Amino acid sequence: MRIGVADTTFARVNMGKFAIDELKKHGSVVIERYTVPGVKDLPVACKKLFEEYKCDICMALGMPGGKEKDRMCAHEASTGLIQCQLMTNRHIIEVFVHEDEAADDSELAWLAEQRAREHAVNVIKLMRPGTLEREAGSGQRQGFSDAGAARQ
Ligand SMILES: Cc1nc2c(=O)[nH]c(=O)nc-2n(C[C@H](O)[C@H](O)[C@H](O)CO)c1C
Repeated sequence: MRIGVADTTFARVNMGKFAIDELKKHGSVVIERYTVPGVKDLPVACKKLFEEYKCDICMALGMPGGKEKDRMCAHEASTGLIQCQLMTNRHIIEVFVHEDEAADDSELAWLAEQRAREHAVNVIKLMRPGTLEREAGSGQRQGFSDAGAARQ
């Protein structure tokens, strides 16, 4: 399996490094890393990872800032990532951490590492058909605690 890892220099945590470290723990994978300046550069990075680097699935890791204009940029980047998935018929697992999700730098560093690692595990599971089905409806979250299934 070839996994593309696209990440950014804008992020304040080396999210790609943690994703790659986690992916390597879960079986034999070939990893192609492509680092770009910011989140809006991630869609084309993923497209190139699919078309030129022959990846089967990609992770797109980014850390938008906490202001309204950053939220807009993140939304635009997400739209590009969705478009890329539809163009290539391949999954891109978006791993964004908004800077204002964390109370301080140390929580931000923890959250970014944890979310990158947990989504890396999702990538491995997604590539093994039937695996995620076992977790359907279980309220999984990445980073902070799982929400859990709703009780009736
Ligand atoms: C961008 C983003 N991504 C994720 C994610 O990949 N996984 C996750 O569990 N939570 C994410 N969040 C935060 C959620 O929107 C929500 O605020 C928290 O999970 C708290 O319920 C956000 C804001």
